[in-house]
Amino acid sequence: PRACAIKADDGAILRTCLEYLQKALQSKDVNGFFAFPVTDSIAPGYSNIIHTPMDFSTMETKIEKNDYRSVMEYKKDFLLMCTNAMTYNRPETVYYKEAKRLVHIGVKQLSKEKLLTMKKTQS
Ligand SMILES: COc1ccc(Br)cc1-c1nc(N)nc2[nH]cnc12
Repeated sequence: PRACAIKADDGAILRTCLEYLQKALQSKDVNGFFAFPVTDSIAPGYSNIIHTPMDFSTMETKIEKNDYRSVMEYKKDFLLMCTNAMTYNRPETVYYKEAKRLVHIGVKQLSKEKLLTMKKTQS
């Protein structure tokens, strides 16, 4: 029988959305503090305090490997990355402040209505 005519979505639509979001959010990390994993040499004792590290490069790999099943899953990793920085670092540090700023940008960018528009334009 003819191949079914329903829209085959091999995850390409979600991946396109996530790549767009990642670019938009990572461009705000001007110092690159969140571009790669925090090491114990950069931040002494980090791995004793932060048990679930996250950074943009790890998220990028997960996007390319189709590890994310939804935008909400991606948003969870993004917020984890920011809250890790706000857990390990004191409020007066640049890392804490940058993380806090990213949270506000991310929450706006990943808001329900924004995602709805993206969903409409993508499908
Ligand atoms: C990859 O991390 C860094 C890279 C370069 C430099 Br300078 C600092 C960090 C960094 N340092 C600390 N204390 N907390 C963080 N949270 C996210 N980034 C960091």
